[in-house]
Amino acid sequence: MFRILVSDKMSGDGLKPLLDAENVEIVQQNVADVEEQLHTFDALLVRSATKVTEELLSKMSQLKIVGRAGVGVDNIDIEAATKHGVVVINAPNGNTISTAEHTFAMMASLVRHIPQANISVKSREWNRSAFVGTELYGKSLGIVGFGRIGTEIANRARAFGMDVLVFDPFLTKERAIKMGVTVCTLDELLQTADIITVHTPLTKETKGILNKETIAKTKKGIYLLNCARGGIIDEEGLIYHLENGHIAGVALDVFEVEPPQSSKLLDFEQVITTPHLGASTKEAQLNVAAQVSEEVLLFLDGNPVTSSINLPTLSKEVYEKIQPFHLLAKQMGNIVSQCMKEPVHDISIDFEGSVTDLETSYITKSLITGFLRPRVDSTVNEVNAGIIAQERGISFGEKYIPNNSGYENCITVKVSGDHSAFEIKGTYVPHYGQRIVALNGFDIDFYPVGHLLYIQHTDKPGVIGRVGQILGEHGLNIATMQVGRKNKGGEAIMMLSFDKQLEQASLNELKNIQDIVSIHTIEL
Ligand SMILES: NC(=O)c1ccc[n+]([C@@H]2O[C@H](COP(=O)([O-])OP(=O)(O)OC[C@H]3O[C@@H](n4cnc5c(N)ncnc54)[C@H](O)[C@@H]3O)[C@@H](O)[C@H]2O)c1
Ligand SMILES: O=C(O)CC[C@@H](O)C(=O)O
Repeated sequence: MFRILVSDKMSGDGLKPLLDAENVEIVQQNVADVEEQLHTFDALLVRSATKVTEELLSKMSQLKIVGRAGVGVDNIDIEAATKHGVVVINAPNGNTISTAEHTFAMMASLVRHIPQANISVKSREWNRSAFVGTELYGKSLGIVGFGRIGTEIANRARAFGMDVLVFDPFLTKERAIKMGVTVCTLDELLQTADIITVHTPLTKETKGILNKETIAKTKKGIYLLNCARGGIIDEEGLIYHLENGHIAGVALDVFEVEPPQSSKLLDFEQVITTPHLGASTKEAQLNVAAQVSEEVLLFLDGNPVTSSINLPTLSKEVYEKIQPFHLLAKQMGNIVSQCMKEPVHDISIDFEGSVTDLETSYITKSLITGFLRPRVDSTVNEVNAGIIAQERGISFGEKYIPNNSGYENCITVKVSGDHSAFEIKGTYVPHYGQRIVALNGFDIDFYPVGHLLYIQHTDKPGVIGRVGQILGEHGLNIATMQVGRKNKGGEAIMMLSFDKQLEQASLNELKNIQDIVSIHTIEL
């Protein structure tokens, strides 16, 4: 049974997949009201009100996934979630149309002074001359950030007969042409636009992208809108240019501090506002809650997620192709870790053959997870493996090499430690399974599961027999056995598998056999 905490208010219909699921218990309460139970939840669903901080994550020791019912994840400490091995997902498309429509409604209201006129009429005034507006038709609309919402705004603006200028450093020319918008630099947009609306995420680069200096470059009488994130337009800069009469009007759905109780912006007649309502429609709330609910359920049932912020996102179809290699890589990492009982500083992973057609970064993360598990603890997973490796001074990298192994696909892992190095090769054979096909240059072939014993020895008569004898005396049945050697009478290896874990007494006796160089038990 999975326990899911829904901390912010969400559409009941949207949560239906979770409410209907048999293996799930849902608690719809704010995090602050379930302080004692925080350690019992497997998943946390939030909108923008709940702040998912390092402190909260530390208290939620069972947490596996945070689902953000919306786009912006600035209320979630992604770095901390990643460190805690918690997957963060969002619902990127569900509220696009609602937010675009809200922005457009704000724009129309702004240039026609609708909120101010509404207050005036309700105050029993009839002051038509005070509210003379401006047409949108024929005006230049500058859009900063041309993603999902920016694109929808452009479609609507073109339908209103507006020229659309776009600034987005990540926008390709082909897409701009297809969308019928003019791509320009930020300066060109500032100097040409009659109305500017921002639709970027709040990042180091976009924080204050419109500020005292950049707003000064805009036309006198400019209209500015922010329905994205508070802070993208610097509020002090806005106040400065509202006071000096440069700005004709501002529409804000979002603020640097929400609610903006003490903001001076609220005192300006030319500033119209809404309380972060962009996504507040029945449709958007249904969409985003349903999207995260379905995704969280899939994840808890062991499926890949499609909109993760801190994991490579994979479709189910792609995941099914990757899954055998994901498992193979985890087993390989685990084997090396158990055989190399020393500090390790580098892990290099070579992919060859058909596996290179897949998203190998996911396979690499699985390998690092498998390697770290015996050294760290079970909290390491694909989300935090990279960070944990880095913290422990272990570098890792992957590359694709020509397919010379003789296998249709092959993964080779070379691990460098303080005193030695280890190399392992694995392959996946459909309908046959994962196989380890080489260890430290010895050709071998074994299935990486269960209780294994890896022995390095000298290739001499009687060694294998002695091993079998000691194991028999301890009542240990050898399930499978593989041997490998490079030269007659030289170094050799054995890989044995058992139905149960070996006890220390049998290992001690095996270690005493002359010509045995080393022994490692491996538990997979
Ligand atoms: N008011 C609301 O209720 C509400 C609702 C939904 C989304 N939002 C916010 O709207 C914003 C846009 O959402 P979206 O779904 O369109 O996101 P998106 O990721 O689809 O688009 C963001 C765009 O910004 C561009 N960008 C990034 N850095 C930039 C920079 N330095 N300069 C210019 N462009 C840059 C990206 O290339 C991308 O095209 C986000 O901040 C989101 O949180 C607000
Ligand atoms: O939850 C909300 O209503 C706000 C959502 C919005 O800001 C978002 O980024 O998706």
